[in-house]
Amino acid sequence: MMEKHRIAVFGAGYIGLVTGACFAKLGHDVVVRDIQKERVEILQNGGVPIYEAGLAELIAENADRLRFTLDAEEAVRDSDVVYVCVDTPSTLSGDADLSRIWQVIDTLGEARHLAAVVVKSTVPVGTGARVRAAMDQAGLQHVGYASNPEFTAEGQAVRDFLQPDRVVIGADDSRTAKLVAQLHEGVGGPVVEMDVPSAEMVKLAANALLATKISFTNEIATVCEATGADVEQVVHAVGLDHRLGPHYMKAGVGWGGSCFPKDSRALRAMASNSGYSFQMLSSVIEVNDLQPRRAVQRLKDELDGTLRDRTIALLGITFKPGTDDVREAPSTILASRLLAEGAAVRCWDPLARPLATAPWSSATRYATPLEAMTGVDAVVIVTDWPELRDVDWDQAAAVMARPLMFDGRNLLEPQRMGSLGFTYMSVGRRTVRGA
Ligand SMILES: NC(=O)c1ccc[n+]([C@@H]2O[C@H](COP(=O)([O-])OP(=O)(O)OC[C@H]3O[C@@H](n4cnc5c(N)ncnc54)[C@H](O)[C@@H]3O)[C@@H](O)[C@H]2O)c1
Ligand SMILES: O=c1ccn([C@@H]2O[C@H](COP(=O)(O)OP(=O)(O)O[C@H]3O[C@H](CO)[C@@H](O)[C@H](O)[C@H]3O)[C@@H](O)[C@H]2O)c(=O)[nH]1
Repeated sequence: MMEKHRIAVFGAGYIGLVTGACFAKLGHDVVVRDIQKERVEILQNGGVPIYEAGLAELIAENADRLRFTLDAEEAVRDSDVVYVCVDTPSTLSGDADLSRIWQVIDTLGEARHLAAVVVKSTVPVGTGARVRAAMDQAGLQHVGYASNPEFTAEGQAVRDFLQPDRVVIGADDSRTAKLVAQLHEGVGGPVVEMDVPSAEMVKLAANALLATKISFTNEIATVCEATGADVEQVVHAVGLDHRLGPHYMKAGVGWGGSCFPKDSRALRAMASNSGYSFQMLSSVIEVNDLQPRRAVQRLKDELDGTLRDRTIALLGITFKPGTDDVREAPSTILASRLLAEGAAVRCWDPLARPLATAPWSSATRYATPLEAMTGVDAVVIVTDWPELRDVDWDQAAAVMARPLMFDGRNLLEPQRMGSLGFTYMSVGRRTVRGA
């Protein structure tokens, strides 16, 4: 029979809420603690402050085993396991900012009754050892420590949590490893146990390799553009090699989000701090920085060498479809660059939360793609929202001042767009010029 635990989850963000709701679904009693009053109040009143597919339903269905609080002491007092799911953003040096992790460790106080503290946040290798030492010093020697990195992708996080490719558990002692494995009873996917530093490294290595695959594809796309090959045809056939696979080889205006950018910087910084220059990762990051800039340059070339007083519509703000998250989205670089070149920027997105900060404070947002495109000099597909396939592109060509498109996700079919009169540019494919 499944052993039920009382889990305190610290952090009610994308990861903490999914973790808390999924553990409640698995039968554990969960309290989620956050420091943001407004966020906790929304949750206490039955709302969900972020969008994640299936999350609101999961929280509602498991409400009797899931509560929310601002009170750290209360959360720890009533629990036997603490899960740390706080944010670990980039500092100005590119290192991961661990201040929130330390805030949580500090709030543990004298919680000797705890069986384990588990860090799910993405952290540099060596963090666990430092936390362990701090816990020992605080008299928590008998409380276990584990690293249990998270591999869910936004938009499908609930599914990924419940049916993961693997559950990685890094622990220094078998009792703690066994406990964390027990918490996951009912979750599909293999449990892989290892030491704490290796578990921390798995997370950083996996994200770096995924980002590398995308940047590699984007490099191939640039060479395709220069030589007349078509990256979509190339990648399709390359991906049929079972040793390579088709995943994370979609060319585009670059990878963004809350993880790849900050985690690749953190891994590079971590290597640099030990005196090693991770040159390949630096190139992966640089290629990604160039992608949206190249798109702006290609638009500029097409618009007679200037973007001044041109109006450009950006379709998609979020870093990928299926999420409301705009953290480090390529759209932000595109909008900023276009504004800097003197263009007026309009935008559309079905899910992105309203943004009051730059560059979005200077961009007018429209309710539909067609409204956003009316009267513009060019349109850019930034996020591959599926509904963009169903836009009436014939009508769009008619309402735009010039039917010029940069498809930054290779979402549409070049010949068709050409036949509708568009000058259609995309990533790693030939430009088609409509009549
Ligand atoms: N977002 C993802 O898809 C994803 C996937 C895998 C791993 N991760 C990692 O998980 C961690 C969390 O990411 P996220 O996207 O959920 O971040 P987030 O910013 O959405 O959520 C973090 C939450 O922690 C809260 N918080 C900060 N300090 C706190 C404290 N002392 N006590 C309680 N709550 C506190 C914040 O208020 C915020 O609500 C990061 O390390 C991230 O790298 C994220
Ligand atoms: O072939 C591809 C695949 C993705 N992307 C872009 O890459 C970014 C990240 O996409 P995705 O991996 O789907 O989103 P995340 O939610 O950021 O998930 C990543 O980051 C998480 C946080 O660490 C990890 O847990 C996940 O395993 C990892 O996929 C987005 O901008 C995508 O548009 C591409 O350009 N081409």
